[in-house]
Amino acid sequence: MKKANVVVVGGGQMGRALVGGMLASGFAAADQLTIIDPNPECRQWWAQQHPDVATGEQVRDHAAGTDVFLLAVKPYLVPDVAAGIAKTVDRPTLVVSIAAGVPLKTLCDHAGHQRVIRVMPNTPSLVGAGASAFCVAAGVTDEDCQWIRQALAGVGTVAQVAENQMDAVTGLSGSGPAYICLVIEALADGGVLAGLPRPLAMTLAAQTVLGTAKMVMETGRHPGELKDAVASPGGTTIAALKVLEEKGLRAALINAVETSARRSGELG
Ligand SMILES: NC(=O)C1=CN([C@@H]2O[C@H](COP(=O)(O)OP(=O)(O)OC[C@H]3O[C@@H](n4cnc5c(N)ncnc54)[C@H](OP(=O)(O)O)[C@@H]3O)[C@@H](O)[C@H]2O)C=CC1
Ligand SMILES: O=C(O)[C@@H]1CCC=N1
Repeated sequence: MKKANVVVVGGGQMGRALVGGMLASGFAAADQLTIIDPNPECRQWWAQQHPDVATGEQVRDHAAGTDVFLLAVKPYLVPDVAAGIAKTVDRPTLVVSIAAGVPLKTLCDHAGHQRVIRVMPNTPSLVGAGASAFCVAAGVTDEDCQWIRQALAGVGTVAQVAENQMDAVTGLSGSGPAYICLVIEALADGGVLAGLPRPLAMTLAAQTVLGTAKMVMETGRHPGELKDAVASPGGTTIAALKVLEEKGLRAALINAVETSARRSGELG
């Protein structure tokens, strides 16, 4: 299914990140993609940013010849959208949902078949640095599995997981970019407070996060060990680390992931 025609239902934040990443990676060409979104401003955004990608208001007008329906609407809309597709197509066409919390069973019940994949991607997919996990229903073929792997591998890392791990994935990597943006923003604020101009502070903050993540992944060394290597005895870093421990940074992040995961379960 290398040259699959994909209808993306929902052209908002995550649709933009995934499609932008798929186009940039060369996994999909513009003429294989159609964005369905009833919001005229959203369609205008697509027309301006990706003029070669077709857009439309209704799935039923663009369903013919579709190999994959990629559902990127808010979770509460997913059952209706899946049911609408089931009414429009007369064969079990692959349905991929990226909605937080919506279980495979709900998706299959509304799609009317079991050729369904549930994915949790994240926004850095836009720049080829996403982190995605997926799980599959019983009707998914090896070819479907290979297709989703290649699609997601083109925009970052990908792992197949058991469905009962999807809420945890959502709490960690799905929501994670927001936590890290908060960290970058706060680090830059600290730099400004200490006297740096804002643009330089932002660059130093973002590059420090990027470089540290790269170092963790490329060296394979434990983050604790890499942290120790920064902290000189009696120096600046250990003084700052004491503040972060006193303020509960670790517990705050652990609780954030747990809370997001729990919320994902509630959405379903
Ligand atoms: N944002 C993220 O980081 C991530 C999001 N997700 C999941 O992706 C999904 C989309 O989230 P996100 O992109 O942030 O949301 P957005 O609100 O940015 O995008 C959803 C888009 O769908 C449109 N829409 C509403 N109804 C329909 C319909 N019937 N058919 C087609 N399009 C419709 C919305 O229009 P309007 O604005 O007018 O309602 C909007 O443009 C969610 O299920 C979320 O859980 C998963 C991983 C990460
Ligand atoms: O906030 C949300 O519900 C979505 C799912 C993961 C990231 N954003």
